Amino acid sequence: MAGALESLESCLERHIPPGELAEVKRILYGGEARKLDLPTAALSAAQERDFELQGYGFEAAPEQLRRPRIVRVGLIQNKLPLPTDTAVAVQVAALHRRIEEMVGVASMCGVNIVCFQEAWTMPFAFCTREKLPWTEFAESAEDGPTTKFCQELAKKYNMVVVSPILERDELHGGILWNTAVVISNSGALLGKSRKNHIPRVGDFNESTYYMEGNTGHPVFQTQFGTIAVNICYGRHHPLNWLMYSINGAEIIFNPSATIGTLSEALWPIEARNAAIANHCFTCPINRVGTEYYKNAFTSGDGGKAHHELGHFYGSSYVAAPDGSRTPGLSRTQDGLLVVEMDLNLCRQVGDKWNFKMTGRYEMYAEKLAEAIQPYFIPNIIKEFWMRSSP
Ligand SMILES: NC(=O)NCCC(=O)O
Repeated sequence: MAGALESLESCLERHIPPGELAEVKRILYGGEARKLDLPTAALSAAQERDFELQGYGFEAAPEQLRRPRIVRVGLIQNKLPLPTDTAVAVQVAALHRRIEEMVGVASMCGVNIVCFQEAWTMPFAFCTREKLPWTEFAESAEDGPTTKFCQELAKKYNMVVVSPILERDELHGGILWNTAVVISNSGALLGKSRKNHIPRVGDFNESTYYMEGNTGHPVFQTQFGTIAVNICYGRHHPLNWLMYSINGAEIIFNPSATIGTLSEALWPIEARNAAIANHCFTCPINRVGTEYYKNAFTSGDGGKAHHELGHFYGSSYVAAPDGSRTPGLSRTQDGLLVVEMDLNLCRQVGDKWNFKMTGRYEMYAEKLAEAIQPYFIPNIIKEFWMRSSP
């Protein structure tokens, strides 16, 4: 069964001899992440509320002129609490309740910035290609009930909240977007960031519902650091990560909804590589569980109609600019990952590897501008005898 393995890490811990485990972790994960000492009350609250709670920390070297810039982020992954054919308002209310109890625990753990999974207020129903009732989950990013709910959480817990929702933009023809709303720890709405790249793969039929985002690559200056949101499929696009980083993001969240058969082998690589390439922290978050739809849908591949998109494998983690990473959360359970980081590490690693300095962006800017023109001919060097061949 796709969801049966609890996590890669628990499997390694069980089967690798203790003498070799530290070396395996060094090679696979860049070392053994420091475990955070989380409050006992938070650990018991998480157990009572039936979700996994893990905490890790990344250090930076002490500097003479800058104080450490310590921030705690919280990544939340969760299943749907109710069947997908429950009334829309009842599903949304149940998801609000679930997130509220998880954010309460995040607050006990001193989290400063929390991020939820992609389209967290609804089933990931775009696979069905049906419009109703799924479009009814869309809300205003500015003053919809979910934004108001998150503003209350932000104020109550002095926490920045990143809330990825299905947005209905009433001001511009009532159109839909896949949007992350960013709320300051004061409760004020800081802004929104729309999903730039829309999947055209498998049953991820999102292009039936919304277009590629038009907000570019905004970065939000918060009290705790500069943050950006690269939504799900944007993870596969290195230039997307790059632009958030060029705009100054120190932490890039990647709220996602993706399934085992499609992307699980890519998951540990892409966001971690982005953290390395861009000298920043990246935080990929995936939902968990299998969501069932009453009406069967087809995949356009000659296969039988089915009721499920696939198993969302969770495994949310944080990657640091030096390439190290935390273990992932469970592949099957709701969870909160609390990660403490010193943002000074971004510049320290930048000064060591110099990717921003050696990136030759001017060369690529020029060449990419040429490559997108219809007259562009790829620069392939051929031996003489090949030149006349078609
Ligand atoms: N939600 C979403 O964009 N999923 C696409 C699949 C993937 O990127 O792994």
